[in-house]
Amino acid sequence: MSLPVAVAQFAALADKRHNRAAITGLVASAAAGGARLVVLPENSMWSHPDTSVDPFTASENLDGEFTAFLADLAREHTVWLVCGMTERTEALGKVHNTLVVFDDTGKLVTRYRKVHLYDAFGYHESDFVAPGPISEPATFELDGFRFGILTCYELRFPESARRLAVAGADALVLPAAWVAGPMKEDHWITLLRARAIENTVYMIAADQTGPTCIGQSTVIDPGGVIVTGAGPAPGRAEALLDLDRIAAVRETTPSLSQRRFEVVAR
Ligand SMILES: O=C(O)CNC(=O)[C@H](CS)NC(=O)CCC(=O)C(=O)O
Repeated sequence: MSLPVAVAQFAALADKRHNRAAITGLVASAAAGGARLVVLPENSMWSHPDTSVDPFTASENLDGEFTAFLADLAREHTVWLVCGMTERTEALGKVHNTLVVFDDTGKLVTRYRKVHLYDAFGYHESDFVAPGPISEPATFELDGFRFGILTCYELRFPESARRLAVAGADALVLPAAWVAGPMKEDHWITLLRARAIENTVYMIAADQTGPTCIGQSTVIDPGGVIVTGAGPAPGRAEALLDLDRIAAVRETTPSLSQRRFEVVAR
């Protein structure tokens, strides 16, 4: 069984209308190209290259304008969407860095709030983002494939990916805003391939583009083969996921079923 997916990339700004227009164009073209699932970057609703609006003011609830927009888009193009947004929390001044998943009827299937925040490389995401709770592995099912959900910096936490693979994921979706810098493209592709190979899963990673981020949205297959890449500029790339490919890789590389240790929360 096979499933056509697309990764789509652009640079989100503080101007929400700009971001929605970019998303509309990318989803329309991906759907016209036959994609069943379109993965968009982390923080696609709003991003903060300038400090004129603070994240809490920009944030929206899960029944807000942005999710209504995504629901309409999914329904209009009969396509599943995974997208990152800035979600309001109860705690005044703090937001969640949240991924939402819509099915092709516009129903919110699930959401995932980033657990590991990007307090690294001089960034302090936890200054304005509250981490999500440690809960059941975040997954959703589409056309016989089980997808696990991770956000950006969480690519650096192999136990997060492993936990999703153990929960039955065939593929991991990873919306990101991977900040540009020395070695960052190498970290991105190396870690994506490592997570794919060690867990024998597809990695479906959509990243924001420059100047802040690197683009390079990518699909890696369960054997570590780079199936497609979107390069540095705004745009998209498609790939066909194949359950037989996963089974074939797991036949020759049974590391997932041979493991001797469990992943536990700390
Ligand atoms: O702040 C921005 O404008 C864009 N960045 C983001 O939205 C997020 C949270 S700050 N970025 C990451 O998690 C980068 C991870 C990363 O780059 C790594 O792990 O190396």
